[in-house]
Amino acid sequence: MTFPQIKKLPSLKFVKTRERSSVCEPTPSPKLNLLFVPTTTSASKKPEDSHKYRLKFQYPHLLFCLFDDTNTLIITFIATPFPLFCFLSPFPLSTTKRKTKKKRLFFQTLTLAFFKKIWRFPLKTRNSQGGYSSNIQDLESVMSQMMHIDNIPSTPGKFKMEKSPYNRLRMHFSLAKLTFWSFVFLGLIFVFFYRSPASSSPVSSDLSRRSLRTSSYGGPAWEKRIKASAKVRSRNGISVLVTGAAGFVGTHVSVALKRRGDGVLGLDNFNDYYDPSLKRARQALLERTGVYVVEGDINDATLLKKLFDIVPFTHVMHLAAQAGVRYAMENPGSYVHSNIAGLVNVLEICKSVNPQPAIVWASSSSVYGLNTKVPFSEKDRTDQPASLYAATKKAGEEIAHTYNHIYGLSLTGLRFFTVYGPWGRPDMAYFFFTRDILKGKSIPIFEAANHGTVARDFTYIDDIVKGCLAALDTAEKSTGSGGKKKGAAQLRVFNLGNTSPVPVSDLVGILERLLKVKAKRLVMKLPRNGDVPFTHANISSAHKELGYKPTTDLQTGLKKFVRWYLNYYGNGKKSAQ
Ligand SMILES: O=C(O)[C@H]1O[C@H](OP(=O)(O)OP(=O)(O)OC[C@H]2O[C@@H](n3ccc(=O)[nH]c3=O)[C@H](O)[C@@H]2O)[C@H](O)[C@@H](O)[C@H]1O
Repeated sequence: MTFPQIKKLPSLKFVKTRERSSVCEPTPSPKLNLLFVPTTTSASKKPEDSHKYRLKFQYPHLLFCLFDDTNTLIITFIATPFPLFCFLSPFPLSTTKRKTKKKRLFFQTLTLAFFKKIWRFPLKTRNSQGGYSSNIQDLESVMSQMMHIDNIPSTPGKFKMEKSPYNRLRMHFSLAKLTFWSFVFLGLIFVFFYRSPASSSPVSSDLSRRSLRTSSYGGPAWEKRIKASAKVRSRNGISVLVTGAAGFVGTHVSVALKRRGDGVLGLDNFNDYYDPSLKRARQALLERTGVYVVEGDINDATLLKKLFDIVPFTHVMHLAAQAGVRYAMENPGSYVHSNIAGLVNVLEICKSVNPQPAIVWASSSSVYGLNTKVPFSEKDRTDQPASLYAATKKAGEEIAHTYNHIYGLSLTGLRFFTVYGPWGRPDMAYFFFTRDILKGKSIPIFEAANHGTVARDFTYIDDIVKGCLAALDTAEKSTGSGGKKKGAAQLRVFNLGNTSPVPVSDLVGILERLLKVKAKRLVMKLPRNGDVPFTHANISSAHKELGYKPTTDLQTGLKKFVRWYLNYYGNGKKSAQ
């Protein structure tokens, strides 16, 4: 029997041994050796096969070997993805049945897909040049090579280990390593097959991609942290549950509340809509301020109920949401999941606890949609949303009305106008324009029909924070208890904008001056992606009821943002994703 394909392989080596014995020749190589013996049948048909073959296998981490007291190999199986599946599945490697082979091939394909999808730790292989490489192509090639081996009837043989204490030590070390990685691998298989969502709908797969997981929670230490974080430290202070606390607005609001002595507990699912490391950095900032952020999803009713069991929050600042206008075309399900289902879940809990908290939550300027009457007033029509994002925020406002009407929940919706500033969102134009200008990449600047200007009422984060705190401070108590309304409750909605729209091209001009880099402008027609040509807030209602008065113009605000950006990303050495 010859193994022409295998001989050519860069990562597998076949070594012919001289005699048909169960003992391998000692080798100075630290690699694990797998003895490969052709079956008697094939050996008798082809006499040259009566030799033994020693396969130097290049994935030692993934090889299982079991030895008896005399160091004789008694069981071996290869824990590379394909054979491991053969081992786990009822489809043995040596089968000759076509049907079984087909099934095994299916397992192999699945395994490869699995590796491509969730392989996280480095797979180190020694390549033909003797160097180390680590990539999935290597794995793929080895797996395809193993299909050739698969066609050869075989049984594992026995071999004796080299007796040198040095080699034995190295072998034990390798065994420990491979056992560890093999367990990790088995664990990953379990997670992949038993914990992944059953449905293959685009919505569920998108949600799993964004890892909307709920971490485990509970225990006295966990509860202690929550209580400490939510403890009110000032006279007349409030205790606030801030959802989306590791988000842009959530971080700033949580810090401001904590600094003035309120009790604050954060909740965030740390999804990967944008770079989660930025959210983790915000979390670290919050922890330094004394705000604990529970990792969990607003759709997790059990978790929310538990949080209210531990702390009877007087207020909820509900900022967790799927943001972004254009991304709604890419992942519509995430908007329904967070902005509608998530909101309803939060309100369900709030209505059922006793006492009910007052709720302030984030709506959006996008609800004005195709409205052309400027500046946008809360009394203007909001029934022409231009994006699914806007539609879910508008739906949120109607849902708020329902919970206020039926259960007596005190609800205040805040329509934020394109909020920007330090610790901002990398998906927003001012943020990625900064990154791309620094990188020398061109930036797309949208223009309206007939070369019309696209403008936004850009609002600085500190002004928004003041508006949020004022909304919390002026919120009246909810009136219901035990899930029943006891009287009319407050229901409000406010614009929080800057009242001075700025064309996007001007924003780019400011960034160019601050960064001292000329932008490569790529002016293009506003795509039909949910964007509206302009926004402009009328804030008279917020001014009257909340004392809201924005004080930061775009030039000043962007200056603070750029300073933060350069500091955070190391003067452009490390750049935003
Ligand atoms: O107020 C809101 O309710 C929303 O504000 C924000 O949406 P927007 O106002 O659309 O902000 P943002 O994406 O920064 O685009 C800014 C400008 O750049 C233009 N723009 C954008 C991208 C691009 O490539 N080119 C471009 O010209 C674009 O046409 C626009 O004119 C929040 O993301 C959203 O979550 C929501 O809170």
